[in-house]
Amino acid sequence: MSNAHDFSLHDELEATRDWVDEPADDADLADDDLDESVDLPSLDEPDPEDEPTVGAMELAERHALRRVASLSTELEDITEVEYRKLRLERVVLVGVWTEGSVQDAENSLAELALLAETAGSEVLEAIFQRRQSPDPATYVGRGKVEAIKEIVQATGADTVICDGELAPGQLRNLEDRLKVKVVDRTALILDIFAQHAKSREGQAQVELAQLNYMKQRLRGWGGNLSRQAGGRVAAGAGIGGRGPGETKIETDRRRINTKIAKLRRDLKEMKGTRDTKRQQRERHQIPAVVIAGYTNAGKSSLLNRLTDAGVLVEDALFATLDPTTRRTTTADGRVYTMSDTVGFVRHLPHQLVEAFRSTLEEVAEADLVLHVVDGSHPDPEGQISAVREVFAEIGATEVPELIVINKADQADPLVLGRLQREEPHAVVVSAKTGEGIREALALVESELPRPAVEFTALLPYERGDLLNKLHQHGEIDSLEHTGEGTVVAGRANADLAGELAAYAV
Ligand SMILES: Nc1nc2c(ncn2[C@@H]2O[C@H](COP(=O)(O)OP(=O)(O)OP(=O)(O)O)[C@@H](O)[C@H]2O)c(=O)[nH]1
Ligand SMILES: [Mg+2]
Repeated sequence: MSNAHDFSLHDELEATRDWVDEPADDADLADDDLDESVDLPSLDEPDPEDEPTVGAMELAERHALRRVASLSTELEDITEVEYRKLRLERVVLVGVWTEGSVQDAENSLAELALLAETAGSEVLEAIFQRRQSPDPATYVGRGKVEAIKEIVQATGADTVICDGELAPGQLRNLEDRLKVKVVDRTALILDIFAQHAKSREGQAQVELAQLNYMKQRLRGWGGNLSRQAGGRVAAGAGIGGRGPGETKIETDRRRINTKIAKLRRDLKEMKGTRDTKRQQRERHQIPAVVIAGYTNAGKSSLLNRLTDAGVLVEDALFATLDPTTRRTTTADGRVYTMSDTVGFVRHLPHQLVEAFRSTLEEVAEADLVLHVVDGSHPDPEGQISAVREVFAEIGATEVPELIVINKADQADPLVLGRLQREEPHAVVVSAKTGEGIREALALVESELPRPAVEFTALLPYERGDLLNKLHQHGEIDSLEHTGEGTVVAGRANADLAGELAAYAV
């Protein structure tokens, strides 16, 4: 994990520690009506990029990418979008610390900083305020808005990112007062997902989540249209489809709803294809192992180690958004699959859990979850519980779980020991050095479901195909070549046992 944040959390902490709770008398703010006209980001069809490409090519491409202002909720004019794109790069982070220790608050902001960097921003400052709860009108206390404005001006920041999900009114009030763009954690994560999604399905899922997020945050247009080219539009002379008395916001909402409906249909179709593939696997009763865990824990690295898969590994959050499934075999030749999944994060926006539900369902249907945790992270336990929260949300709590404590090479041995005590069913590995990988594989193999039916059969030599299947999908306890054929005993799944029945002895 990159620790190269050049902002000084500690200094800021000192500077902000004396901020105290303020009374939340905000009626005047809530009624603030500085609405502006809303333009949607382009709703054009995404260029359907069929299959995800992995490996070096993709890495190179990604590094060449600049961020796009896919979340612009108010500007459509291309020059304005370009402007915004540039401006999202110098940011001030703002958090409200309501519970837990100072360390927790710092970790949360450090993570927000990583997220912001992942999105392509440069973090200038990170500050947080101690409060009982966020201010309903301005998130931080109202008195602190001025202080933040000073920091924004002093640092030359163009964007403020708040560490939480802000109500539409809070966003608007803050923007109006700070005079710079304000983004919340949810929008930031959605934006990162949008930058990283590769497959058609991944892109559609993210777009759906973005539209749902935006739908709640459309700004009705009031008098203040001077910044927009759309003064004409406001006067009702704009691009067609606007009936008398219909406001822009209604048209936008309608466009969003149409688009959402279409995305839902498309996604259903795509899910159908994936279900068919999964059913094929199920019919052959191929055990499925899923690698899940907090973002940047080393899931893709582990999949590479365990299966030589060649999946994109990057020191960035959410490098993987499209699940990669690999077929692999146990030491004794049994076939099973191992899949990578999208990383989890604390307060994963609900829209995203919803959007990725079909992808995450794979976790719920797995035979075994390898829950990877970064042993070198300052708060691995926090990551474990954040991931388990998502497991609960997607109904995956029943799936057997093996904790894989990764990055042993750079973790504190004391922390590794503590984690092993807290999580008895765990294995310590380093996907980087290969340490512990053999033990992890052995554990995985021992945890794979065993075929249900015991059998003993005498297979004639011309049924080499059946013997082959047994090697791949069954478990062979004994095998003896005799004059009449091969005598095998072991276990097989119901299908295969059915085929063997004719030769049972
Ligand atoms: N030192 C060390 N670094 C590791 C280890 N495993 C992974 N990393 C690094 O951690 C970073 C993240 O690894 P990934 O495998 O992409 O992590 P991930 O969990 O798939 O991340 P997302 O897909 O972004 O959620 C990369 O820079 C890896 O090189 C390890 O065992 N030791
Ligand atoms: Mg990954």
